[in-house]
Amino acid sequence: MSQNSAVKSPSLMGGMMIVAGTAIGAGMFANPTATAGIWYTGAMLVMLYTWYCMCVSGLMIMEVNQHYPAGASFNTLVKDLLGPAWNLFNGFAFVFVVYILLYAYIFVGGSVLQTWLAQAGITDSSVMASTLFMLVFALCVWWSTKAVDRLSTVLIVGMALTFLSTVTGLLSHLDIAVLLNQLPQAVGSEYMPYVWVALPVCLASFGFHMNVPSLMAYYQNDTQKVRISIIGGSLIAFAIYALWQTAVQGVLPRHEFAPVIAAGGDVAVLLQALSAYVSTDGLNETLNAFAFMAIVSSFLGVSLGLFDYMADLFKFGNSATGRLKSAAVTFVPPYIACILFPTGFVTVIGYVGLGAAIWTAVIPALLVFASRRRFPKTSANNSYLLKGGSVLIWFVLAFGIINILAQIFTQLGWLPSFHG
Ligand SMILES: N[C@@H](Cc1ccccc1)C(=O)O
Repeated sequence: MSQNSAVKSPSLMGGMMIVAGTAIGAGMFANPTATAGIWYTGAMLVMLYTWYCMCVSGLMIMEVNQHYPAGASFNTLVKDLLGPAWNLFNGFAFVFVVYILLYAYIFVGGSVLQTWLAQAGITDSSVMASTLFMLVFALCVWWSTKAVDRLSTVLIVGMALTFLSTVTGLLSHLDIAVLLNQLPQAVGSEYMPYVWVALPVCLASFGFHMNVPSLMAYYQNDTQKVRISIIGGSLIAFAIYALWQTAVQGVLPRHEFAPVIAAGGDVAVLLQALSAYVSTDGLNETLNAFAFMAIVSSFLGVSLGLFDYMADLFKFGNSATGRLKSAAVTFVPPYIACILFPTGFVTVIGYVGLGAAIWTAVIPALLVFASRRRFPKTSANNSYLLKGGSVLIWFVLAFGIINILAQIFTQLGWLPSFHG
C-alpha cells in the first residue's frame, strides 16, 4: 500500500499549480486599481504583508488538518474544534465569498467577451455576453470534473504564454517617474490614508485556502509536500502580482486611474486606459486574452468547489438531473445578481476580502489555538508544528480583523478613498 502510494504520489508541481491557479484570478485585476491610492511602493508592502499572513494561515489549516484522516473537510475541522455555531458561520462566509466571486467572474468575463462580440459585429449587449459566458462555462462544470481539468490545463498554458508576452510588452514602456509617481501632477500626493481600501482587495487576491484540505487528501497527509505546495504556490502568485503591478503602475500614471475608479474598477476600462499608453494593438489583444483565461480558470476552480459543496449540502446526487440541480443553485443566484446589479468590480472584490478574511485568517488562527490545546505536542500524528508560537497566531488574527474592519469602515464612508 505504502509502496503503491509512493509510486503514485502526485508531483509537487501539481500542488503548487493548484494553489497558484486558485489564487490568481479576479483579485489580480482589482489590485492595481485598489492600490492606486497607496501607489507602487505601498502596494508592494501591502502585498508582502498579505502574502505572508495568507501563506501562514494556509499552513495553520494544514497543521490542524494533520490530526484528522486525509480527506477531512474544512467543515469537519471547524465543527470538531470550534463547534456547530462557528461551523455555520464558516459555511455562510464560504458560500458568500464564492457567490460574490462568481458574480465578479461573470461580470468581468462577460465584459471582455462583450468587447470581442462587438468587434466581430455579433452583438453589443452586455447581458448577452454575460449570459453566454455563464452558460458555456457552467456547462463544463455540469458536464464533468474531467472536462474542467482538461480545460484548466489548456488555460494555464495559454495564460503563461499571454502573460509573458503582455508583461514584457508593458515593461518595455515602463517609466520610472510613473512608477514612483514623480510626474508634475503628483505634487503633494498623499498615500497612507488609502491603505485601508487596498487591504481587503489584496487579501482576496491571495485566497486559496479551500484547497488546503484537498491537498492534504491529495498527498495523503504528507505535511512536507503540502507545505511546499502552499509556500511555492503562493510565492508564484506573489511573483506574478509583483510583475503585473510593476507593468501596470509603471505605464499608467496614478492620476489616469480616475476613469477606471469611476467605472468601479471595471477590467475592460482598465485595459482600455492602458491601451492608450501602449502603441501596439497586438499587446491589447494578448492582454484581453490573458484576462479572459485567468477569469475562466478561476471561474471553473471556484465553481467546482461550490458545486460539490451544494451537492453535498442538499444531497443532490451525481445523476444528470442531480448535477443540473447543483449547477442551478451554484450559478443562477450570482448570474441573476450580475444581470440586475452590475456594480463596481473593485467594491465587489473588497467584499470577497471581507468574507474571505473570516475563513482564511480568523478561523485558521482560532483553529490552531484550539488544536494545540486538544492535541498536545506529544501526540504521534503531530509531525508538523508551525513555528512562531502564539505571537504568530495573534499576528494572523489581527490581520484578519484589520481587513474586516477596513472593508466595513470603507463602505460606511468612514475611511478616505482615492478617486484619482
Ligand atoms: N484569489 C482568488 C479569489 C479567492 C478568494 C478567496 C478564496 C479563494 C479564492 C482570485 O483572486 O480570484
